[in-house]
Formats: sequence, C-alpha cells, structure tokens
Amino acid sequence: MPDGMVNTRDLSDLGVTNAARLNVNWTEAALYQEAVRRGEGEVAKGGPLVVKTGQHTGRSARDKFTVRDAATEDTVWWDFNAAMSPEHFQALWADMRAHMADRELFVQELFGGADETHRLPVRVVTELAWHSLFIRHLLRRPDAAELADFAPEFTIVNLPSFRADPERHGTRSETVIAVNFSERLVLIGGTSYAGETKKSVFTILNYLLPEKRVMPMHCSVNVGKADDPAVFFGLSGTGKTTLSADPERKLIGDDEHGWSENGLFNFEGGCYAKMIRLSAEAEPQIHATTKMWGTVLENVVMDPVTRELDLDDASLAENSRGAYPLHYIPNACDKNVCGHPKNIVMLTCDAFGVMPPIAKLTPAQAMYHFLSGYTAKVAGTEKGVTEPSATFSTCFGAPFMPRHPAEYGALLRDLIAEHSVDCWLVNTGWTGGAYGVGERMPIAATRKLLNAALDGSLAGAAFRTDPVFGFAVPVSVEGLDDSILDPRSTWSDQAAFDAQAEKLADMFIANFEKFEDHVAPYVRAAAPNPEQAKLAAE
Ligand SMILES: Nc1ncnc2c1ncn2[C@@H]1O[C@H](COP(=O)(O)OP(=O)(O)O)[C@@H](O)[C@H]1O
Ligand SMILES: C=C(OP(=O)(O)O)C(=O)O
Ligand SMILES: [Mn+2]
Repeated sequence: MPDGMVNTRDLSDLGVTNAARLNVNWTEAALYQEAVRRGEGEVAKGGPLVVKTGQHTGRSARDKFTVRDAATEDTVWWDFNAAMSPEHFQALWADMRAHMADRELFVQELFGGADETHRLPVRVVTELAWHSLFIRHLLRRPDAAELADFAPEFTIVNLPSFRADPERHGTRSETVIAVNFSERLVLIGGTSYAGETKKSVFTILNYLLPEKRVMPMHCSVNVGKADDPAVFFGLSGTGKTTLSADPERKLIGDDEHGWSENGLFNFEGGCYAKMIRLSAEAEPQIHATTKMWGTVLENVVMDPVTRELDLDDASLAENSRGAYPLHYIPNACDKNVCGHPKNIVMLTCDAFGVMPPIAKLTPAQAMYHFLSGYTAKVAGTEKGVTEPSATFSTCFGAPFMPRHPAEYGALLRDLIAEHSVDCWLVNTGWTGGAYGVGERMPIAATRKLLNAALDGSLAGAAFRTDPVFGFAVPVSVEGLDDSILDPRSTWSDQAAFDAQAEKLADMFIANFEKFEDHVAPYVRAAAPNPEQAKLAAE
C-alpha cells in the first residue's frame, strides 16, 4: 500500500472498526466453500450454489430511498424517487454500524463499468458469503495491478439480518435501500434478494454518468458478425437477458450498459437470468449455466437427494434467478465493450396483446416510447406482483433512474441522431388475445423478427402504418406466418381488440401528461391516437 493512501482493506474510513473479521476480496472458490460451510446454500448437481432468500424474492421498490440534501435537491427527480432526510440516514447508518459489531463481514472491491475512462470503483460489504460471491460474479473483478491501487468511490453495505425501524429511520417497513450520493454510500437492510445490490450500482452510475454525457441504459447488448451492435431496452421480464444470448451474436451484457464517446460498454461482468420455466430448447446457453460450477441459483427448487433442479417449480418464487459470470455464455465478448449501436430495440411485454410483434420507429416515436417505458409487469420481480398488469416505467427503468427522464431522453435523442441508429419496438408479450386468452409470443418468432431487423433484411419488406400507434409494421416476413404480424387478425373478437387498443392508447396519453412540458412538439406528436381505434370499430 503506497504511503499516504487510505487503507481501504479495512473499513476504518467508514468508521467501522468493530467487525469481528473482514474477509476481503475472497475468490469464488473460497466464498463458495464458506457459503456451504455456513449452511447459506446447498450444492446442486454439476456445482451451482442454490440459495433461498425467504420473504423477499424480488426487489422492494417501495422501500428504496434517496437522501435529499443540497447536492441532490436539484439533480434528483423527486416526483418519482422517494426522499430520506440526512438525519434519518445518519440514524440508520449508526444503527447499521452497531449491527456490524462483532460480525464477520465480506468485502469485495470491484468495478462498475467496462470502459476504463468511465468505470466506478465500488466496495461491497456483505453479511452473507453468497452475496459476496454473487456480486463478484455480477460486477467486474480488478486485476492484481488494479487491486493494488484500488480506491473505492462508493460503498454498498448489505445486511439482510438488519431490521429498519420506520420510527427511527423514516422507512416504510423493516426493509430499506437507502442511497446517499453525498456520502457515496448505499445501505441495504432487511432483504436478501441479491438483485438489490446490483441494481444499486446501476442507480449510482445512472446518477453519475449523465454529467459526463454518458448515457446509462437499462438494456442488454450484443454484436453480430457484421460488427453491428444492438441495444435491447426493456423492463424486467421483457426479454433483455433471453434475447441477448444468441449463438449468432457476441454477448456484451444482459442488463446495464453505458453509451459513451467510445461506444457501448457493460457496467457488469456477469448475468442475472430468470430461471422459472427456463427451456433448454429455447434458451440453450442460459440453460447450460444451471449445470455449471459456481452459478448462484436464487430460489430455484432442488431435490435434496438427487440434487436435480426443478426449474418449473415456482413454490419458492416466480422470480427465481441464476447469477453467473459472462464467460459462462459461450460467445460472450471478453472485454464487454463494443462500438456505437446500429440498432436500438425497445422491448415490451404487452399483456393486452395489442402491440405488433415488431414495428419500425421514427426517432420521434423512439423518444416517445423511451419516455413512456410501457410494458406489463410480469410476475414476481417486484415483491407482491403476482400477475401481469400494464405498467409505464420511464426510460424502461424508473426505479433505477435518479434524474429527470428528460435528461436521459435528451442524451439518447442526440446519440441516436449522431450515429443514425435505427429504432424498433418489439412485443415479446401476448398474441392471439390478451393475457388469459391469448398466449406468449413464441421466442422463436421474436428471434426471427429480430434477426431480420438487425441484419437489414426487414428494411426491404412492405410496411403498413399502424392506425392507432402510427408506427410502421411489416406486412410479411419470410419464414413466418404473416398473421402474427397483425395483432388484430390474431384475435377471435376484433371489436374486443379495438376496444383494448383504444384503452391502451388512452393509458399512454394519460401517462405522458407529465412529460408534455419537457419534450419538443414533434415528440408529443408521436403519441398514439385512440380515435383511430374507435373508427376501426365502427
Ligand atoms: N417471445 C419472447 N421473447 C423473450 N422472452 C420470452 C418470450 N416468450 C417468453 N419469454 C420468457 O420471458 C422471460 C424474459 O425474461 P428476461 O429475458 O430475464 O427479461 P429481462 O432480462 O428483460 O428482465 C424469460 O423467462 C423468457 O423465457
Ligand atoms: C434484476 C432485475 O432486473 P431484470 O429483471 O431487468 O433482469 C430486477 O429488476 O430485479
Ligand atoms: Mn435480465
């Protein structure tokens, strides 16, 4: 350690001096062994580590708070982000520090961001060995030289056994995720769903990067043989992870990326895939990770004797997950950076069965849909959500976006224009009727349409203009039953379709009211037109 540098190997800079023991930068093997030894997890056939998170099997979005102080007063969008007072945060932190006394803790020093000019050194302190393994999989491990000089710029402390007190800490419940940008500290308590830690890093970068004119995005990225990066925006469950794993395209990352002057870069070094009803046929690369040593399987059901997994069993969670390093996917790119995108795909899982499986968006429509962030929230990723329902989550990631959506929107608009990116909307949701009547779009059909869009062949197809949404929809695509392209024709009751389309268009318009004053008229003009659905019905 060079003279004059703070010793970050202990936590004294945080005022934490009473922990029983700090296990710093333990490797995967050591953490795995310790998690098993402590009974935190069990070993499945082939070597994954199977863990249970108890009550919280998804993010607790309503228990997340941002400290409101001079630094964040004018930079955070308080209409959406819940505020915590600095006093409550200090009380929380004092109680958490007391909770750390005499405990054995794990510390990982990692990077968020594959782009060396924009990466963030983060220190993650956890109570659980498996949480340390999880975040070591998910973030980016420094090499020996980088570790020697490692100076964390943010610290995340995750103590699942800590219980927040609404009276003392100003929380809503015993669960808390408190982000303090001034103190460069995130405190997590009362939940052991591992996704909270990775999404906290995402939240931090989403706050810091726009100041450097780097666009942070809730998206996956892959690159085809023609060196043609594609971005897949989407809320939870819309298909970022599923569709980015493609044997024909190199995987850059499945969930969080930045777009800088240098191109696209993953924030992470691992993936976090949904496991429920995962099919070996439809998703072979992801399925294979469930048989690999060290994959962390969260709330996946396992036979205690044979150690075989049952991916169809949702008794522990609908939102069961697998966390693994990117290189567990055979064609992942090792640097996790690539050039500027050629295509941007906005994924939506439309439970109403109204959106076409693919549509070409004008730049104005892309902006409108980016700000709207429409999908159906599919079971389980957020606690308490058990069936799909329509959701608008701006920037396709409102829970992780501290700033005003217009800031992200303006950055994206400029980058799309500068690099002449083609934009698409893809519905991975329902076809043949709404949820309950129709069925989920076959993954093979979505992939076929995506490939046609990304390889340029779709550009030559005939398009119609969707009367309600105004975007261009292909009429026919080789190797695909044309009827799937026109959602109205897939419904047995077309009047019901028109009524549903009108309802959805009305929801878009009501949701967009809050952005009316923040966007140019040409973006407002990209709104759907519910009157057209009425006309169709007559
Ligand atoms: N047409 C489709 N496209 C993408 N995913 C689909 C489709 N049909 C069903 N699915 C399922 O939906 C889920 C998509 O989840 P995932 O890719 O993890 O989303 P995200 O990464 O955006 O949260 C997976 O369980 C996948 O098997
Ligand atoms: C991990 C999550 O992200 P996603 O579902 O988008 O993969 C989450 O929302 O908790
Ligand atoms: Mn995902």
